[in-house]
Amino acid sequence: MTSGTPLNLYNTLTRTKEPFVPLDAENVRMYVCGPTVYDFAHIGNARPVIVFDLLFRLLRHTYGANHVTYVRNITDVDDKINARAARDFPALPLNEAIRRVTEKTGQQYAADVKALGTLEPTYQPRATDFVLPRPDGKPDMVSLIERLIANGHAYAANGEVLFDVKSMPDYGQLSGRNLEDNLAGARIAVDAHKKNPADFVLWKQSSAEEPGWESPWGRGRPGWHIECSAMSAAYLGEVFDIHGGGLDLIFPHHENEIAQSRCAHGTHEMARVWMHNGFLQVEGQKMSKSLGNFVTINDLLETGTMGGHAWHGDVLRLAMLMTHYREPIDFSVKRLEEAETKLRDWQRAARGAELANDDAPDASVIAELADDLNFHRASVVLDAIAKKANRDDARASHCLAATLSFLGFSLDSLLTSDDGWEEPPHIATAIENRLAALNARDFAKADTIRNELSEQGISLMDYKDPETGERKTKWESKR
Ligand SMILES: Nc1ncnc2c1ncn2[C@@H]1O[C@H](COP(=O)(O)OP(=O)(O)OP(=O)(O)O)[C@@H](O)[C@H]1O
Ligand SMILES: [Zn+2]
Repeated sequence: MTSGTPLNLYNTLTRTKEPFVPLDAENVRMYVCGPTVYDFAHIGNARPVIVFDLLFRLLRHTYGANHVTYVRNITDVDDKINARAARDFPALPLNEAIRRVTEKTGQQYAADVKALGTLEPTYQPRATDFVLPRPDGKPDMVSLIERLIANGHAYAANGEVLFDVKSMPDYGQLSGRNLEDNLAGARIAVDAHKKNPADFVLWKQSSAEEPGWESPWGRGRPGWHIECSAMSAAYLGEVFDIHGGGLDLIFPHHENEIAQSRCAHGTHEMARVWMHNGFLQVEGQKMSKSLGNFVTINDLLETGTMGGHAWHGDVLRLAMLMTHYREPIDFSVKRLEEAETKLRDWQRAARGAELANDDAPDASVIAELADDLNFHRASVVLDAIAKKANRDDARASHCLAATLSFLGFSLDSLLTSDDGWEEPPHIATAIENRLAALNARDFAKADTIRNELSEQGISLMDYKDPETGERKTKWESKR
């Protein structure tokens, strides 16, 4: 069942790269914090989606496709959503307006991430389905909060329920912040009802105009962190293997998830391995909605916002993976162009291979990815396989196709005219003319044609057809 390549993953909690040992190899469990659905996702938001999709694929390869459970939630209750609903649908009752915003944004998100070559997670729960106790008895936010109060880890004050950080002696392990650091930055005056300025909200009151649920603490709505504690427990249990998200989530979101889950369940850990992707940046700054320096996934897929034309989702995927997931990325047109050239070369080299469902990806590529998702080194291996394939090695071509497909790339997205590319007819004609010249032993003419193409960035490779012995020529664009 397992492929045998041991995985090593960097764990934010221990700040080291460690061998990955699942709690249960029959069911490897991963949770990744998903989007808040109030607006188009930007390409910074696409980074964790792509990075953890690659990890999902690697886990499925290693432990078997039916032995991995991947949960990515959808945050559909948030004050940013309320504000957007009121702005976009002022004539509708708020609840109806919110439903419109989250439905539309959720559908857009699903379409965007599909275009990036990602597999659907096993479950994509919505926060609003986990606020109140459920008929199926799965963990929910209100029950978790009640348990935290009963255990002495939370208290009600001023219509809110707050987590009591002092009740957890090792609070702050993930981010390395101790309570004193947090206290120093807090604004005491605003938070007079808190026992401790670092205490965070589990539940807050809703006004008549705000979305709310009837709870033991009156009509209100949950804080952000508690939703992930509820949904991860609902699908993955009290302790699971991997929890992921972007760097910005380490504090306070993940720190607080850990506090809630551990204190509610009485466990000494929530997830074994905590993984965080680096930021996608624009001129050295994190791409973010609040800074206004963002480009949406949809802009890139469908408009000429960057570079004057639309880009295939495969190109965005490769552009994202070319840099190690923990490093920052400066996103640029140049990066997209490099990714496009590279992927097109791989697709050309893999052309013609016919894949069966169980075709295995290349073992060396897997080994590189198993080392904390080292995609860069995996891509060097792919280049070498492509080179072999270009020497008319059908096995290499087949292996390349199987590996590209495992990595989530289509095999022909850049080779069809629909996708904005087709073999320029003049190349085919030039190659024909050159072969004719060679067969007529007119080597001067053949060389002239080769040089002309070379000036256009096209290099030629001659080979003998293994069956007929006939002279043939392949080409590739030079990097
Ligand atoms: N610039 C970025 N680079 C990498 N990951 C990011 C970036 N911005 C957000 N993320 C990640 O995207 C995921 C979805 O986050 P969320 O929907 O909360 O984004 P957001 O908070 O709306 O974005 P923003 O920071 O622009 O307001 C999270 O895992 C977050 O860490
Ligand atoms: Zn979360």
